Amino acid sequence: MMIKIVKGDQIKALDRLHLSLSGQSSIELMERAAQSFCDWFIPNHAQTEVVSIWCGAGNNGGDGFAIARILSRKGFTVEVKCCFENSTKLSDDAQRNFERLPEIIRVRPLDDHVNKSTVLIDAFLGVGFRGALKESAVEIIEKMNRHSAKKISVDIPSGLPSEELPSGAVFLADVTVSFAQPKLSLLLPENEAVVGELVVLDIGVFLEVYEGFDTDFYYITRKDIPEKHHRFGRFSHKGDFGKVMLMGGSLGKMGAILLTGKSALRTGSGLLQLNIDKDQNLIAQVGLTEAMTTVDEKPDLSGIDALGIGPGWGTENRLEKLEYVLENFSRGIVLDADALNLISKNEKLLLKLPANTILTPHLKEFDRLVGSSENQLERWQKAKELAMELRIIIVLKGANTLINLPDGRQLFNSTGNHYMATAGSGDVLTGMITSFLGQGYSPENAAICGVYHHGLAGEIASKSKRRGLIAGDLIQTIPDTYIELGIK
Ligand SMILES: NC(=O)C1=CN([C@@H]2O[C@H](COP(=O)(O)OP(=O)(O)OC[C@H]3O[C@@H](n4cnc5c(N)ncnc54)[C@H](O)[C@@H]3O)[C@@H](O)[C@H]2O)[C@H](O)CC1
Ligand SMILES: [K+]
Repeated sequence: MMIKIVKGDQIKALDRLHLSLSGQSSIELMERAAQSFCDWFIPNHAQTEVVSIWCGAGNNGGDGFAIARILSRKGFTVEVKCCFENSTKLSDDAQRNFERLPEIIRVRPLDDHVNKSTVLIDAFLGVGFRGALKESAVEIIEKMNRHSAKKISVDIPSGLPSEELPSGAVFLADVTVSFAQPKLSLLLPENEAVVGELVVLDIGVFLEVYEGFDTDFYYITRKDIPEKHHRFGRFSHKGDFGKVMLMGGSLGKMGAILLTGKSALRTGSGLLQLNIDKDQNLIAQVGLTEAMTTVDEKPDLSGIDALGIGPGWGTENRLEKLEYVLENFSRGIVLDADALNLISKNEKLLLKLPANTILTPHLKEFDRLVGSSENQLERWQKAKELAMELRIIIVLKGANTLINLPDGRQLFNSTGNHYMATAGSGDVLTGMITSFLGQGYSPENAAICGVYHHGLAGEIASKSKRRGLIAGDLIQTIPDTYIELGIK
């Protein structure tokens, strides 16, 4: 069961349902949220830091008071800034956590100045923010933004609506730590400068409670992955791991298809055939010893379990071959890069795509396919409609890659980071998804596992490589993703 991305105004109802099912009280849920925040915060910050927590009058502020108490008890120097008038009535749970603040914490009223801090925590407005910001709230947000401290938002940056772009003043976070599920607006690339790095923390909300909420947006997390993997046994042989054919590469771009090929092998493919241009055969054979090569214009597709087409292929003189493949193979196809560019130039090919074909465009390739969009929300909508209309899977690549399924569901990935924005990263993904298809995974599961493991490989590899990460590092790290998830 996958986490759904419910709307900001549904979260109260979601909480209520969780509380009635779990028997937990609302203050316990708030404590769990605050504790999760601190469990993330403490290992990432030294106890010498001075933390200033700006708290509103609602439950977002309540989280802030609870965080203040926990951090103070852990040895941090904490100051609380009240972002409300003395006469304001706090929400019940905020009031209780306000009263539980230890005496050592300095509590500053609205009109008081704040001491210099090294970390500023924004617990002013959460998902309860509605309509246009009051003038006093604009002032508070601007004051917070002027601080030179590292800025961390609790649940959502103050002033940012849950599903859209900000319409006025908004807190500019370096990191946003969101509870239970990312709010949709946190996933919009247009909000990157507002949200900063995104961290989503499990606060123990029962997965069952999401069932009753109507949304097509889902969030893929670690819990979802192991059950999607096939188990292989003692008597499995290389045929069981699938025979994959990859078509791509051209003069000067053989690296792309070699990356895809290596990636498929590291993902677990048993047999790999590269279908390449005759004059590039030597490069392919030397570049990837484990692969067989063929150079036919109309290759023998019998016995092939999955086909990946496009990396480094070029679009010159490829149309006939792509048509041939689409007409003669329907077991499992991934189309990437130049295969997508060919379709953009020859739209009638769209109608020839076998059901469940997987397309892996990045934003520019997607725009070339369907025309440009005003913003990301419009692009997500177009991707959903196209996937439903053609009964295909569209993997829209980017930070939080979005998998659009033929039934209208849209799944956001939770792994990966900006270090993966490097040449050949997409070629690696194509190899991974094609490999899973070849191993007999359903197209949906192949896309999910491919995207999740690809991002996880990026996370693991970037721990030591940072901005020096290259696509080959991702490939080398694929086996570590299985170890990390405990998959044999
Ligand atoms: N399951 C969870 O995710 C949990 C989340 N928690 C936290 O609770 C907040 C939501 O709390 P809520 O009380 O509903 O609302 P807020 O605190 O976000 O906001 C209310 C606060 O904001 C003021 N306000 C509203 N609109 C405006 C405006 N236009 N201008 C100025 N001020 C405005 C309003 O007056 C109130 O004072 C969620 O984000 C999480 O942080 C729970 O702790 C646990 C479960
Ligand atoms: K906030």
